[in-house]
Amino acid sequence: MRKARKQSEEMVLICDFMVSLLSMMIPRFLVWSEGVGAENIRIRDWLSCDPEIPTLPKNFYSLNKKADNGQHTLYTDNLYMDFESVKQLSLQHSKPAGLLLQYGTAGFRTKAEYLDHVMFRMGLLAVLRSKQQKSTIGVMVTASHNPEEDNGVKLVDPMGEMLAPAWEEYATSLANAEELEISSVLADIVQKESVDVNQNAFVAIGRDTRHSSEKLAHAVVDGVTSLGAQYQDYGLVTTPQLHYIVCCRNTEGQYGTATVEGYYKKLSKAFSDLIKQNASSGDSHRSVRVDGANGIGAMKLKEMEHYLQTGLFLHVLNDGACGKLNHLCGADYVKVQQKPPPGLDMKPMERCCSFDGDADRIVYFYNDGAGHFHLLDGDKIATLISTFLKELLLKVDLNLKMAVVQTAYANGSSTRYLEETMKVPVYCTKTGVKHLHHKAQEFDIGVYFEANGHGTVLFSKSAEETIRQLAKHETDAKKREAAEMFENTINLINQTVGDAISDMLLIEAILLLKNLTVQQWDAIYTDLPNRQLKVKVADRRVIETTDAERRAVTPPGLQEKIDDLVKQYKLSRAFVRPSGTEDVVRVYAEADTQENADALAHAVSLAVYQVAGGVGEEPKPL
Ligand SMILES: CC(=O)N[C@H]1[C@@H](OP(=O)(O)O)O[C@H](CO)[C@@H](O)[C@@H]1O
Ligand SMILES: [Mg+2]
Repeated sequence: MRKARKQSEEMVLICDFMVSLLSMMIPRFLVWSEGVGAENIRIRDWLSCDPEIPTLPKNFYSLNKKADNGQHTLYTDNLYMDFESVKQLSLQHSKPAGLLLQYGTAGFRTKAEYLDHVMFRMGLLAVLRSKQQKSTIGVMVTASHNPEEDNGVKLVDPMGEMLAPAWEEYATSLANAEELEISSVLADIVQKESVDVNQNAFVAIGRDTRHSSEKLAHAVVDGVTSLGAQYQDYGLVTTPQLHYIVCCRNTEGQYGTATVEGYYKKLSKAFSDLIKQNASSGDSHRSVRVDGANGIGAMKLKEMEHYLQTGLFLHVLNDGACGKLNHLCGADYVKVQQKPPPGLDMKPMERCCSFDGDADRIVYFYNDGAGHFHLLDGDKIATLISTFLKELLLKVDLNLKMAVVQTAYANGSSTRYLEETMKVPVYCTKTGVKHLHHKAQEFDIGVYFEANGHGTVLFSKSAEETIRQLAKHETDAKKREAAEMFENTINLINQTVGDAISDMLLIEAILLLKNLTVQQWDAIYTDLPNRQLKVKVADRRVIETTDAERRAVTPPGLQEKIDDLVKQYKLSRAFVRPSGTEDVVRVYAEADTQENADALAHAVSLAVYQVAGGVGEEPKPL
């Protein structure tokens, strides 16, 4: 015992000497000393096994005093982070043995019962991110379009964007760490990201309407408070509302007031100002039938109606009163099944739309009176919005660079129309809004939409400023009016993330201002018939892709099979990729007729099943 104590004294003295020496030599001492601090956790853990704490040099005294109390403390130069509460509370949020999860396309998603520890740990991570960014960070508890039994969590970065990729990796490490490793994973992040542990942190928390969400949000709160940080629980909010709130908090209100009411007021004012500029003979008393997916969007839209006193009548269905979240309803159901939710009584030519479970996606649809269902998805929305913006650009006579960003799921007709008829450059990125958002930031005006209806428009700071200046100071009345319209449009758009409510209001305003019926909007171009299918395989990671996910590089032989199949049909295209949110491989095919698109999708599914280790029943023809 005596020998061990002596060794520990010597070790700490050596550390102490090195700290003093290196602090003189290394300019970024704080960063380095956090590394030493991380190391100290291990020294302290070892020392704390010894009931008799030795007398130690001054700057380590308090460290060992803490160790005497059994506390987990990370020391930096004069600073420390207390991990004792983390240690205590993590025991109440323990990880199911053997569970491994990954921060995927849109955060963590799985069955709600497996997520308690992940929520606690994302609370911890949000605190570190907040300290590092010196900003409010958001944590949204939702599994979006997934079934009610699932849940998930995504972190929101300071400007309302998705979490930075490097931090996604930390999120995965933290979620998968064993309880005893949590402190060292945190210390590692502090060190790698130069987190100023003495910085205040603030976390904004929101949740969807799932039964499991409230309890899971409490776990996030435990994570946040165990690191001594502050938080505000915004309760039931749509995902885009939380993104908006985070952005408002970090821009000192410049983007808007950081409350749900602030969101309603901002959007309602922009919408009513925009439609007041209606010079066409279009009827301004309009109605839309909204399928709220039995989720948070329906609830929030009803709240918003009170602020939206504009002659837009919203008939909200699937409002959660009796139906189940995302079950036979919602944007994902309508897009993938290519049919309306059962029980939705569509009048001919009536505009209908569906939100998803956390209201960050929207698709429109209608019945043409001859019994045909027509879907207006994210591609049609992107086309409508970019047509409108291009016309505005001409009217204000500004030479701003506009582009549309899509994914491989975009219908081939939409890409062709945008590039060839509208002469707008189109870019393709990997699936997942963060990829589209990132690309769209490269332009003065970046319109991005996933085919499933998730998207928005981004304006560069300088483009926005130029338009706002024109709206104020332009002497030519016509130009100024167009600039005002542009400014109202910018105010109506939630630039932080795709937003079903904001997108719906923008679409309604554009249709009114352009005096377009839903059928005329639909007729801008004709979609190529397409089909999306899912295939179950033992391990979907065997499929690796390239070229914005349009080609499979593994397993060997799969892409060659797909190429051969595609050659057998006209106007055809097909690709496969592992889903980031479900344990499936997704198959997409389009061709000249629906029969051919279905046949191609089925043949490709079979190829996946055979080459990539399909499980369960072989895919059947449609
Ligand atoms: C084909 C498809 O619609 N994929 C969706 C889906 O991702 P997957 O990685 O395909 O599961 O969920 C994502 C999150 O909501 C969304 O961004 C994406 O577009
Ligand atoms: Mg969603």
